[in-house]
Amino acid sequence: MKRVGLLGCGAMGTQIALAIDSGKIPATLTHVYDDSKEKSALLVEKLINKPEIVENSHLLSSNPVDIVVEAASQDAVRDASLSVLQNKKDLMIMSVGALLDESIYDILSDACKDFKKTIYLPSGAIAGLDGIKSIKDELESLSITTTKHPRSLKGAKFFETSDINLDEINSSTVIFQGMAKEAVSLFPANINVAALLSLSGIGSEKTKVKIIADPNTDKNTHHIEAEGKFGKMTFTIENYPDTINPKTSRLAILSAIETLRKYCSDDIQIGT
Ligand SMILES: NC(=O)C1=CN([C@@H]2O[C@H](COP(=O)(O)OP(=O)(O)OC[C@H]3O[C@@H](n4cnc5c(N)ncnc54)[C@H](OP(=O)(O)O)[C@@H]3O)[C@@H](O)[C@H]2O)C=CC1
Ligand SMILES: O=C([O-])CC(=O)C(=O)O
Repeated sequence: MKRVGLLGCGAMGTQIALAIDSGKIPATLTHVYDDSKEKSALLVEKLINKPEIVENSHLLSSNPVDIVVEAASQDAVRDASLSVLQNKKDLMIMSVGALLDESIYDILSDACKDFKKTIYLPSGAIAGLDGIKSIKDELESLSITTTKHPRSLKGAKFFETSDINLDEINSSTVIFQGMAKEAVSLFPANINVAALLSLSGIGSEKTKVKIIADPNTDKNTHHIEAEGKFGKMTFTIENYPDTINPKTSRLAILSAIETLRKYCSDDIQIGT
């Protein structure tokens, strides 16, 4: 049975832990860490099989786990990822935006090879990455338009320097248009999906991102368009937000659970 260390005990981390505890993921959750001691304690309280709460993120991978699952933040990825690989543990990353910094990507990619370990990036809140990966050499344009309720965009760094007041938006409003690289840095908890698309396709400086705040929607919608010599692909994913964290879609959590289940199972693997 695989042993899992969990970094981040928020909306996603809690659901992953519960999926392990219920047996849906055939694994043992042995260690957890969150910057918020309250959140880690609250999570452990919910579990029948109680993991140990460690004192810092590095202690997750210095313990005998097989994989560390990051469901915390881009800062957590920057801070803890390399030590996970150096400690010869696999790593699953949900805050994928951190990997659009080429120096971080290169260091982690080299570390995977040096320590013979793997980083898993679940498809998260989108679908279609199998197709994008397959046609990437023939891809000429790639874009994602994300529409969320203003409350799902609250707290993003973008608003520190913008005149836009989310509380005053009363109809569908484009609040950002640019490339994925800039988008994930200005909206670190909202648009990690643009990083997944970039890494699967033509890179973060060619992947276009539009973010729309719509007070009349109850969904987190991602519309993806890819065009090139292969033809054209469009995907629209209309996600219900998680009930605890409206920034995060239910699909992102289910995708994390499925990726970890696959990692922990000896099973037939379906899809690209
Ligand atoms: N790849 C994808 O498609 C998607 C990725 N995500 C990303 O997944 C991550 C988890 O999402 P979710 O669970 O909904 O987020 P939450 O905010 O609900 O939970 C994250 C938890 O991690 C804690 N945390 C943040 N930074 C650190 C750190 N450096 N070390 C330890 N703990 C930390 C937070 O504490 P505190 O609250 O005190 O900051 C919080 O308790 C987020 O980064 C989110 O943006 C989400 C949806 C889709
Ligand atoms: O969950 C979503 O819809 C997308 C999201 O927050 C992200 O990519 O960071």
